[in-house]
Amino acid sequence: MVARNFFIGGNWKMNGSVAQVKSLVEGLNTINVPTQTEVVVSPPALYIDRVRANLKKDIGVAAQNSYVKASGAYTGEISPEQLKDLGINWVILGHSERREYFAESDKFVGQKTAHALKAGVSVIACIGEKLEEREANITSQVVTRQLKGIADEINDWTNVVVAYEPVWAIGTGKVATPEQAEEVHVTLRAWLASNVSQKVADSVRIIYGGSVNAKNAAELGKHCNAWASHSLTHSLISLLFLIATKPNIDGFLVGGASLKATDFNTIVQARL
Ligand SMILES: O=C(CO)COP(=O)(O)O
Repeated sequence: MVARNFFIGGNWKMNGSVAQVKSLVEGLNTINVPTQTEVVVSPPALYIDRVRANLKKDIGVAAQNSYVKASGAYTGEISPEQLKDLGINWVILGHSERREYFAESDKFVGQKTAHALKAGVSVIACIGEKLEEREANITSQVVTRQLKGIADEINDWTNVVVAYEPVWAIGTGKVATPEQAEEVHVTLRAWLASNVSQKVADSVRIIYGGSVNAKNAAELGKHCNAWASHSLTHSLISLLFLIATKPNIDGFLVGGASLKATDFNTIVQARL
């Protein structure tokens, strides 16, 4: 079994101003990144250069999107080659907001993933079902179809982190139960084992996103010792603690809670 380092991503989405970004970066610079945990934040493209220039180097920086060409007449797009030029080594691709509002298909997400990897940019590849798909019991079909869109375009998964983000859990406060998340992660690993390789299934990190917040993480800190002595009722045990201890969940992709350095730090420290 391959040991997989924990991964915590902060997706700032289309939030922030010059002043807010400055203060967030100052806060992030006080974070102690635990060994065996990788931390990457993803500012809007406009601020990415100043974030990379001012952020401590043990926190990575990701773009929120990139295109399938290196350069040319593609107004409004940015290329992974340009990201590399700025020292940006990560990109989030296939986020449900891009799939939904910008009509990005599984194939296009796969092509963008392939191009980013070719340019040397690592990819946080997002997949996840909508509420109506979960209710129709087609979660597995949806997430494996989205994963196949990526698998069809790439050969090497070394620099890919898969983010399972159920759309119904994003920004809604409705976090998936650890069991719901774990079940999907197990499905994804099984699909990778059958359709890519056992090695990739064992080594690729699969993180969870959707209403992960510091409140859960704070409870985690409070109760983890009591957990060890088994003296705690189940309801008191932090959701995040449970998620963090599920064997197939290798970290989190955090939206709203990544905009406050103190909250984000609590989540970064969540793994016991
Ligand atoms: O979409 C997300 C991260 O990419 C999750 O967002 P929230 O944490 O705000 O639910």
